[in-house]
Amino acid sequence: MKNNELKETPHIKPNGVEIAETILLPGDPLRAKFIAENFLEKHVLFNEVRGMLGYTGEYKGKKVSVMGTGMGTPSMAIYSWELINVFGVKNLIRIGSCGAMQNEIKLYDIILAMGAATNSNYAHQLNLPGQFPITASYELLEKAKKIADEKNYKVHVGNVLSSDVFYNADETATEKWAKMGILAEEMETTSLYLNAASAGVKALTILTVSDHMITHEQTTQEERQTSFTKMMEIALDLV
Ligand SMILES: O=P(O)(O)O[C@H]1O[C@H](CO)[C@@H](O)[C@H]1O
Ligand SMILES: O=c1cc[nH]c(=O)[nH]1
Repeated sequence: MKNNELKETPHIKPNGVEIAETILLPGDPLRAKFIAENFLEKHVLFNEVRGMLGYTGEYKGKKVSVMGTGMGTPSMAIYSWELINVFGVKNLIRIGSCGAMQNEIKLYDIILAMGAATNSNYAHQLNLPGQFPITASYELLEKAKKIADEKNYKVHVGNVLSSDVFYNADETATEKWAKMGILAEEMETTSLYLNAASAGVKALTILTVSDHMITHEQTTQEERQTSFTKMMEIALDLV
């Protein structure tokens, strides 16, 4: 029986199309469409509820899915929870954009998120008797670094800020996180890594720098949708 036969959730309705054990998760559903159309053979649409496009296809003969997650901790929390706990997904690889916080990190650079600092309260519902480190699967992280090295793609490996706030009223926040060595800011890794840890599955966030929080340089919306192909290649080679 296929892993999702007769299954659906309020947010994912695959109509019998299989969801692979490994899934790539961009925030933007149009980035998911771009990946399916440009990298996956035999791709089939498995979700369009709320326009959150999801596809399953093959990459170098291996089955893989790709689906948008929307923006922010709660949206990623919903999609990753359902993918893991209802559809049996085992490897979740976020491919997102981010704002760099260090001068030596440039537009289009790639970051592998070893761990995430957060201002989110998402872990609260787990009722743990202390703090929990929000970290990547070491296995996926190590493999991604190796793939990047083999391709001669320079990557930064370190901690990111997974923030619930894009437009922050506290103008001192970036400087404080940067001082702690945070490489960049994004908005989904907290719930992704915590949901994966809770279920004993693997997750990794790979990011491309879309803008710079110190120099204020920016890429365009179109570039964010279609030109971050190096991180897509690294993620696909993890399959
Ligand atoms: O490009 P995506 O994957 O959406 O990631 C980043 O971009 C969005 C903000 O513009 C947030 O979701 C942030 O995490
Ligand atoms: O969360 C994000 C994503 C891109 N750029 C930012 O500054 N923040």
